[in-house]
Amino acid sequence: MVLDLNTGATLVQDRIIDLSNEGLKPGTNTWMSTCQEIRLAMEEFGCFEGIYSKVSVELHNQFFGRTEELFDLPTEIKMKNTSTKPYFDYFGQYSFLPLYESLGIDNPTTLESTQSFTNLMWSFGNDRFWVALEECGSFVAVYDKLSVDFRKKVFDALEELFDLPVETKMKNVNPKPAHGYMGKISVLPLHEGMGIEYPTNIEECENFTKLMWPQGNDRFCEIAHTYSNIVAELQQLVMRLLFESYGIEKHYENHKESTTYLLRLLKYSKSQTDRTNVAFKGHTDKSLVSILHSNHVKGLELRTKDGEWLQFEPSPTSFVVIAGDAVMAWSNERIPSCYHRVNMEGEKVRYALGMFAFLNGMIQTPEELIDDEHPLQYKPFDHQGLLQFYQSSTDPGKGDRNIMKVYCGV
Ligand SMILES: O=C(O)CCC(=O)C(=O)O
Ligand SMILES: [Fe+2]
Repeated sequence: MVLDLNTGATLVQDRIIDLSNEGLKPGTNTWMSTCQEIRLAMEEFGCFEGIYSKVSVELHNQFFGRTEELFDLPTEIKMKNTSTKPYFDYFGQYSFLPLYESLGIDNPTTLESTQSFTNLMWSFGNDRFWVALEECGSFVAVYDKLSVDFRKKVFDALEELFDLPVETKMKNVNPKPAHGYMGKISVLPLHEGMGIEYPTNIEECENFTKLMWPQGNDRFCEIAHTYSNIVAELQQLVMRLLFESYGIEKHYENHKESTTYLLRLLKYSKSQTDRTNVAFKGHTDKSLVSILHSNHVKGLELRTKDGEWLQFEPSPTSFVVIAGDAVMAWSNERIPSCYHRVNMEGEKVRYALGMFAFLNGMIQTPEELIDDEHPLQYKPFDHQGLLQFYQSSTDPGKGDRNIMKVYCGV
């Protein structure tokens, strides 16, 4: 059956050629007849549909799964796929072809090319990020899922929130340590913070919003919920890549299921003097990891393992991923928790958002991370128990000590 291609007909039986036939060996009849079929199809239609089972269903599914993830990467990362050759690079975001996007790997049969493409795209799957995390307990993730417009709405919403009367803000109570309103206490006069627990759930955002604006504020609720889900996705991506880099991806789904979040909305007032003011003193977070994002005002400083302070340069697409004490213990001290602080100088108000990830249930170091070089350092521990323990400790230097050793050290 041959159909006229000019009529626009699509499936033509004659153009399906089975190339996965076991008997397809030079010199055989099958070989000879397949030669004929290919020649006919090529001469007549210039194309054919080949059946080829060497790409297993599993490989097919894995590859398409990964491809989806690839195209979900931020545009600025995909744009790193450049080439001097036309059509070998990233092509997309054109107004005249709004539905189309493509990426190119030159020389894809060499492992070197596919590896360098992968490193370019998943730069935080790239070893240097894990080196940064293992060396300093933090890294900066470039993540462009907040549009310019949405990001402006986020920071406007923070301003609106903190402009509410103190009595209203104080309604944000939570029995868990550092989960509710904390305002301008004497030791931290520039700092104010509020918390939304489980902010990826719309109901929790609604409850918080109702508490702050009894007359309603749908816009705030929507912004807090959307922001939380975007950053939760980033946190999950980071953890998944971390699990893969340790070869323990089989534990990832369970881990993800037990992750919960606390969103803290933060304001740092301008300092009253010319001196640099400590707006949040040095500490490690008690979270698993924390993801910090701020407006354009500098202030966050991270301490390296050599004791040097690095000042974080805010940008609309930069998020600081900070390892907390819980991931330090979980990783059997492969990852140190990051000691950080906020210093304010100058005239500007700093707004920031901290997304803190916690785990439900007992946290236990995976067996795979225990060996002769890394004998087990911490007993299984309860995350909320850690917060309670930290809060009730009367040790004045507790912020500078490895509280984990005291709480659950082996
Ligand atoms: O404001 C920041 O960027 C950091 C806040 C912080 O370290 C915290 O809330 O634990
Ligand atoms: Fe912190």
